[in-house]
Parts: sequence; C-alpha cells; structure tokens
Amino acid sequence: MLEAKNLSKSYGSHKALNNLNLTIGPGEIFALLGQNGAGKTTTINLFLGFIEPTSGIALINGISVAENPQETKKHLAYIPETVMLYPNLTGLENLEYFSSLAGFDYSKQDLSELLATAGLQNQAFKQRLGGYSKGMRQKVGIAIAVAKKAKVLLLDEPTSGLDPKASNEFSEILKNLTLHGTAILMATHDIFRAREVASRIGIMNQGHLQSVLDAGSISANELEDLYLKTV
Ligand SMILES: Nc1ncnc2c1ncn2[C@@H]1O[C@H](COP(=O)(O)OP(=O)(O)OP(=O)(O)O)[C@@H](O)[C@H]1O
Repeated sequence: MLEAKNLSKSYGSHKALNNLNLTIGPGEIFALLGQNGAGKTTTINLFLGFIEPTSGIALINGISVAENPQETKKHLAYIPETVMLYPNLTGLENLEYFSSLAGFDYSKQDLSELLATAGLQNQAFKQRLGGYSKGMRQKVGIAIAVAKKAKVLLLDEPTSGLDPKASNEFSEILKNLTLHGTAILMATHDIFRAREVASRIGIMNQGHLQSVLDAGSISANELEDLYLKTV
C-alpha cells in the first residue's frame, strides 16, 4: 500500500508538490495525469526516496520512506520511462542479477517462467538487452518487479513511445499484477490508457492533486474535457 500524508516538496519558493493526500490500496492502479511540470515525477521520486519531502510523509506499507529508505525499497519496484538495465547481459541474466540483489535465488526454469509471464518472447531470453525494444525492456522490468515480490510498483510514463499493441499488452500485464495485490502508481500523459488500465485517475496541476476520478464511471471524452479544463 502507498500513502501520502500532507506530502509537499518545494524547490526554493516553488512548490513542486503541494500537500498531497493519497492512498493507493492493494490491487489498485492509480494513474496520475498532468501536464509537464505538474509534479508527477516529484511524487514518484518521494515514494522512491530519491528526494526528501519538505513536509509531510510518504509511506510504503505503513513504513516511512524518509525514515526507512532501505526497508521501503525492498517492497517496491520502479519502472522509469526508459528501463536502464545492463545492455551487455541477456534478459535472463538481468533478471537473475536483479532478483539476486533483492535476495532471491531462482532457478533458470523459474526465471524463464517469470519472463514468459511478463510477456517476453522465448527467443529473446538469451539475447542481449542492448538489442531489445523499449517494450521488451519493460517486460524485463515487470519480471524483476514480480521476482522481487514487490507489493508496490511505481511507473513513470511507461507507455510513452510504445506502439499501440505493445501498450495494450503492457496494460494487460499491469492488470494481471493487481490480481496478486500489487498497488500501482503510474504517471502518464496517455489519457486513453489511463482510463483503460487504472481504477482511479488523478489530475495534477501545479503541484496540486485537483481531481480524483473513478475510471469506470467516466468516458474518454469526459476525461479529456475535464483534463483540459483542469490544466
Ligand atoms: N531538482 C529540481 N530543482 C528545481 N526544480 C525542480 C527540480 N525537480 C523538479 N523541479 C520542478 O518541480 C516541478 C514539478 O516537476 P516534475 O518533474 O514533478 O513534473 P512532471 O509532472 O513529472 O512533468 P513531466 O510530465 O514533464 O515529467 C517543475 O516545475 C520542475 O521544474
């Protein structure tokens, strides 16, 4: 579970994030929309412990990120816009390496199954990651998240630059993860995907979370209208 309580981050007098209150429960996908500079990445970075809050608290499974950064990191996985793994290692070797860092010792068979479940084609398992497409790298990122048994997944613009089929596949993989109780926070510019994949959608503007919507109860057109009125 992810929780922000009165969470704020300022750079000098500029409030990049202004008093965020948000809870994302197990099995929930929360999509954060907002124009460039709205505060989406700042929010993710606060949960990752990459930056310290100016005030308020970010919690992962009830544990404060600022006070226990090592502990909270164990519970989460992060997929940035560009997944940066080791280009000279294969998909399988990357997965093996990152899951061993997290303390898991999987057999080759288990690792292959993790990659297959994340949607990677068999023939890619033993190819160097440097030759992978963005979509393929993200699948390795998902496999790592599952291998780590991460309870929380943070994603920053995961579908930007993916073709519609890869993007659709990615959405399906995320939905599958929620069946295992993963809580997902996803920053995105993709209104269409946000509505399709998320349970709730937040619209952020100048550091404020201005609206929170139930994705099932709003049409794509309504969401776009609201977005354009908000930002
Ligand atoms: N290290 C920093 N120093 C100063 N200002 C910063 C820093 N990091 C972010 N900001 C500012 O904080 C605000 C929020 O930035 P943030 O990266 O969270 O936006 P975003 O919603 O993720 O945008 P994008 O969609 O472009 O990724 C912006 O005004 C940005 O310029």
